[in-house]
Amino acid sequence: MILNMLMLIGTTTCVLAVGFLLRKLVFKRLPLSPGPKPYPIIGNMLDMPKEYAWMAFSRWKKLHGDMIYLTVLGRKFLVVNSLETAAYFLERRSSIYSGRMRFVFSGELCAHNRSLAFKDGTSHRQARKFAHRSLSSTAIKQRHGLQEDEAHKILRRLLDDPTEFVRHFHTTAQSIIMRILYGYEVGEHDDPLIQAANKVLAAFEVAAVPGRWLVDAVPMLKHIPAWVPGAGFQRQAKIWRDQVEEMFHLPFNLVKKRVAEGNALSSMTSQLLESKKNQSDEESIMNAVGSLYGGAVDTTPAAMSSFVLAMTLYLEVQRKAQEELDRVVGRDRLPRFADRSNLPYINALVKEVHRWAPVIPLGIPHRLIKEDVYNGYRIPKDTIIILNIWRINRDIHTYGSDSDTFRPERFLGSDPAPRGFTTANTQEFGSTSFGFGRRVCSGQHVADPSMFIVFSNVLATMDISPRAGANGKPVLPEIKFTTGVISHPKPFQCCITPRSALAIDLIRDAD
Ligand code: HEM
Repeated sequence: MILNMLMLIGTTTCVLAVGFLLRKLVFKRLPLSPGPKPYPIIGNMLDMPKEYAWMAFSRWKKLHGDMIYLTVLGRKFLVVNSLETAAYFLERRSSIYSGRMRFVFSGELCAHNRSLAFKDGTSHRQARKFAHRSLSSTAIKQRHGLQEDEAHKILRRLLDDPTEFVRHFHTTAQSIIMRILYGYEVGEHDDPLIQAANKVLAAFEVAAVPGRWLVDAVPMLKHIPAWVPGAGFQRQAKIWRDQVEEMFHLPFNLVKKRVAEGNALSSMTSQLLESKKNQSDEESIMNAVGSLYGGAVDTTPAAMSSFVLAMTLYLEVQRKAQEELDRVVGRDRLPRFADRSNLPYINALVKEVHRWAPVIPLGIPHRLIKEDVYNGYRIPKDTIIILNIWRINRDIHTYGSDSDTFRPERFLGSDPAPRGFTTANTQEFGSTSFGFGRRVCSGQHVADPSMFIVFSNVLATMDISPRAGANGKPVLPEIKFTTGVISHPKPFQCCITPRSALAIDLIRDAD
């Protein structure tokens, strides 16, 4: 009996081992997907675009197709240029395509891995659960009042100082997110919490530059003590780590104190603290909430600036949007969220801003945590997946041959874009600008309503137009965006003026 059992176990182990080896062998023989030819050791380092990589990857699509494989110094990358493939990886196979890259310097040494955008596995799931509880499409409705309030404030700022519209969009995004996360009302100038947070974000831009920190390539170096000559990176990391700690702790401790005193305004932090099951949840709540500030403050303003750019260039779109607002809302009050379902053109305009000017054109890279095969190509474990959102949003098969044009009408009528292959997220927002799958943007239901309420209030009360040149003719701004993870329109000039005396009264009364 025992002998039979042993034989059975032995045979099963052998069969499994042979199966495993065969699979490995077959896997190794499968081709990698096409891409530029790599050099020995450095791989495609010289091919990697230094800027506007989304455009280069789009050009490469003609040569190599929807999946482009690259290596740089042993690191493996797969650029995805089609919605269908992206959705397959990030939605259907999200359990293995949702890892993140390891960032030793910014993540581990500077403490940015407190943020949910850096986390993997259980701690990522828990942080997302916290975020979902307060920022889901249903939960966020509780915060619509404060978003309307902030939209009114920006009207007053635009009225007083229209040329500074980009700065006003940043102030609005900061105010909305601080009120949602901490119930904290930001001061008009030099707010200490905003200053602390902005210091961290500015440092992050440097800390996270790929290839800048040797310790990212040689992780062992992270154990070198700061006093060792040549370990200047450790001293820099300590300064930045202290700032990150301050950014997470300061507002959190403020709310904790107010909750204990019974005078906290309702916020994500206060709600989570009040419902926490045990003490150990506190650190997780602080990390989950703190990471959302960084996700919010530069993204939504970029989308809002793109809106102003589009309105300056496409005056006919602006006219139609204002006509809808005048007809549905009237000119004697400001638009509210309650009007949203009756404003199809404004909703289409919001979608078109997401599509036309994706704020994160290459998304945030994902890491494949287990080898995979797709369409006959092998994809090795730890390949970094780069989603070319910009290209997918301009696909003529999905959006029609005029996909470079800003045209909200594509989202109206009986056959609204996106056509052909769609996902739940592309249907809700019109494009893939918030990413998808397990790592879809945690703040999408904060950003999208903020955009709706700001765009509709601005259009109801202001005209946006090109500035006049020396000869009196309108000077159209160029359609140019910054390169980098978050892409903003490059600085441009336009005129933002009140539509009428009544509009000025409405703005002054509302604020
Ligand atoms: C127009 C505005 C915004 C756009 C276009 C945008 C877009 C994105 C994209 C493309 C990703 C990457 C998704 C992926 O990895 O597949 C992302 C992730 C993320 N976003 Fe946003 N975002 C916006 C606003 C916000 C706001 C307002 C918040 C916070 C309230 C936020 C918080 C986050 C966080 C925490 C992540 C990381 C999610 C994770 O790793 O699980 N975002 N966003």
